Formats: sequence, structure tokens, C-alpha cells
Amino acid sequence: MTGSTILAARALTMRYGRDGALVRAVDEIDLEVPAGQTVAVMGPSGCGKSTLLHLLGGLQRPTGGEIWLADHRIDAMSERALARLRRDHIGFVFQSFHLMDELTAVENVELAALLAGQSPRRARRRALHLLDRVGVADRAGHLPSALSGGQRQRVAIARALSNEPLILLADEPTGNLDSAATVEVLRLFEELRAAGQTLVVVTHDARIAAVADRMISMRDGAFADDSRLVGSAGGTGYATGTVYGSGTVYGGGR
Ligand SMILES: Nc1ncnc2c1ncn2[C@@H]1O[C@H](COP(=O)(O)OP(=O)(O)OP(=O)(O)O)[C@@H](O)[C@H]1O
Repeated sequence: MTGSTILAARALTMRYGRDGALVRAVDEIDLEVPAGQTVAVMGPSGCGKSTLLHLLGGLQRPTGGEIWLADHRIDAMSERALARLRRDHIGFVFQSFHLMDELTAVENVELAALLAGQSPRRARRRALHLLDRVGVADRAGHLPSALSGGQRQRVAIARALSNEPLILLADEPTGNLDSAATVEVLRLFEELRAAGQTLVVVTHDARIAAVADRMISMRDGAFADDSRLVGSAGGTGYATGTVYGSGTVYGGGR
């Protein structure tokens, strides 16, 4: 791990007005994610996990605070610049896959590579390489409807990697998968972690959290706990780190 920060948030806040009341979905969160770190975000339903992930990925604008991806300040960007940044530097994985039904597995991945500016030849080569990497090369020519849930999610992960993202953001990636498919995705995340991919994953699944370098527990829009694995890969458990959002935890993980 290089120790350089890939993702940072300062006093990040998202408030929703509802029935005259204010919901603080994300409440003044501070966060630094070093390059190569895998972070699991857990917490009860409604505590703000998805909102946090959407803010970090520039899918939603915060009502307060700053977000930095490498040296880009994304909360202040124009829509156009933000769309470009997402396309070129961020990978997203969602619970419900979001594959295009009328495109084959390889075309789904290839399209993302093309949109990120790769030449048609390179995009096809990269798509095939990524499908191989996630273990579904033999399903490249199949439509999503002919794939299992686990295979679909692996194609979605390949697609998310097509732009060689600075960071991969995953929202409940195993939420729609059975136990066997969850294990497949789990193994894939372990491989990505070993390859140094920076990753933030929102999950209810303790097995996913167990392969992360760092686990953040959220409650009521804030960090209730922020813990890192003790030692290096294969570690011996979690050590409690900085609590309640004052929050910078440097050099965690590997
Ligand atoms: N568009 C919205 N308008 C109003 N309130 C919202 C909106 N989106 C989310 N919220 C509220 O913000 C809070 C956080 O929601 P969020 O979806 O981020 O939680 P979560 O931890 O991801 O939940 P889950 O685990 O159930 O997906 C909740 O109280 C939710 O009702």
C-alpha cells in the first residue's frame, strides 16, 4: 500500500427535509481512505450507508462538506465534469446488478470500456480479460437472463473494473445472492484486495466485512466505530480505531 489518500470526506453531510422534519442521513462525517484499502461499511437499516456511498461516488450531492477523489474535489464539480469523473475513475457495483438486458456479458463490459474512451479493439480485449479475471469467460456470449445471480454480479464487477477505477464502490453486492454465489463474490473481493484495488463496500454480510482491511459501523448518520484489522493480510482481528467521525484513520490495513 502506498499510503496516499484516494478518497477523503470532510464534515460530509446529507440532510433530507421530510414532513417538516429534518433527516440527517449523513451527519458531518470525516473519512480518509488510503490507496489499496478495502473498507466495509455496516450498520442497521436506515443509518445512512447507501447515502454515504452515493455521496462518495458523486451520484448524489451533499448538503454540506467536501469530498475529494485523489486531487479532484467532487462536491463542487459541474454535472458534466462529475459524469466524466465517474465514468473515468469510479467503479460502481449495485445489489441489483444493473446490467443491460439486451447486451451479452461481454458487450455489457465492453460498452463501459468504450464509454470510458477505449478503442473498440482494446475495449473488447479488456472486456474478455476482465470476464476471465472474474471467472465467467465461458459465459461471455450469454445475455444476463441466461446467467445465475452470482454470474451476473461477477459480470457487473468486471464492468465496474473496465475503466481501471481509482476506487470501486459496492452497495450490498451480495444482497440478492444465495450463499454459494455470495462466496464467489467474496473470493473475488479477496482477489481484488490482494491486487491492491481500493474498495468501499456497504454490506450487511459479516463475511464480506471479514475480508476488509477496515470496518466502519454507522449509526444515525455517523460513524459509531472505525476499526482496522490488526497486522497485515490474514490478520488477527479488528482493533478499534477512531470513533465518532473526528475520524481520520491513516495507514490502516496492509
Ligand atoms: N430521498 C430521500 N428522501 C428523504 N429521506 C431519505 C431519502 N433517502 C434516504 N432517506 C433517509 O435517509 C436515511 C438513510 O437512508 P439510507 O438509504 O442511506 O440508509 P441505509 O443505511 O443504506 O439503509 P438500508 O440498509 O436499509 O439500505 C433513512 O432515514 C432514509 O429514510
